[in-house]
Amino acid sequence: MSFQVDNLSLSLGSDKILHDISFTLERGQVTGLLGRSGCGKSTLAKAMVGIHQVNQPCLKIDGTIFQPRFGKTGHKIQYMWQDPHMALSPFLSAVRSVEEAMETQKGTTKTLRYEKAQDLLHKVGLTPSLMQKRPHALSGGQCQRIALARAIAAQPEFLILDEPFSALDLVTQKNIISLLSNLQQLYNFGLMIISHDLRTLWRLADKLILIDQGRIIEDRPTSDFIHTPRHALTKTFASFALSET
Ligand SMILES: Nc1ncnc2c1ncn2[C@@H]1O[C@H](COP(=O)(O)OP(=O)(O)OP(=O)(O)O)[C@@H](O)[C@H]1O
Repeated sequence: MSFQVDNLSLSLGSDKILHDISFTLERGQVTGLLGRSGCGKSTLAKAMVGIHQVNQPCLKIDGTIFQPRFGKTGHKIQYMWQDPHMALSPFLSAVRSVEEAMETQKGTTKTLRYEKAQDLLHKVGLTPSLMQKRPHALSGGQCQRIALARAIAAQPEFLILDEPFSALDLVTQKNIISLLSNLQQLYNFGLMIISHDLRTLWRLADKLILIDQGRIIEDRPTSDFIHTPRHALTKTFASFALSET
């Protein structure tokens, strides 16, 4: 199964933010989307999930055009917000938040959903006492991990994570990267991870896409992207990542 973005352009107010963006996400693959701050990464993700409306028919699943409606297409495409508090209801405990994402799934019972929610929260490193807390009583990194568990609980076909590691310390970051890799292999969803830090992406991603000023300037397998970069900006990203390892 593939998710194609075909010549997507988008203006917000009077500013054109995205210009003729085309690429494909494949189920079972990890794609890293990177670029400098303000280049349009989050805007692109929000257009892909229907938070920003696109007028042209430029989104396709397996070649069939679809108009995403945020929430309604949630079972197929999950988006994890850059600000984790945006992903979570302030009224629900961590475990209820994850449970809620499974409510429309057939063949589950309340007990099963509760057990699965606890298991997913345990996998993202949340202790039992934190599972009962609501977002206001949790840190940004803890909310980020709950949002990740919630997104995975919805059994998406494609999962888009916007800066999922930004509020995590290095040890938790490393744990979550290996957890994501395991979960992605287990559930076989297509994963797109947005970041401006190539070091967090290159071990996880099968391919990398670089955006600059709302345009794709490189879209290549990770190894080619790092070792034989074509564009000057790709070279800068690659050399910085290589020098830091
Ligand atoms: N709702 C909006 N209305 C108008 N302009 C917007 C809106 N949201 C974002 N922009 C502008 O669109 C451009 C791209 O923003 P976006 O958030 O997509 O960048 P980004 O690459 O995700 O940046 P960062 O890495 O800093 O999160 C920026 O110039 C931003 O000011």
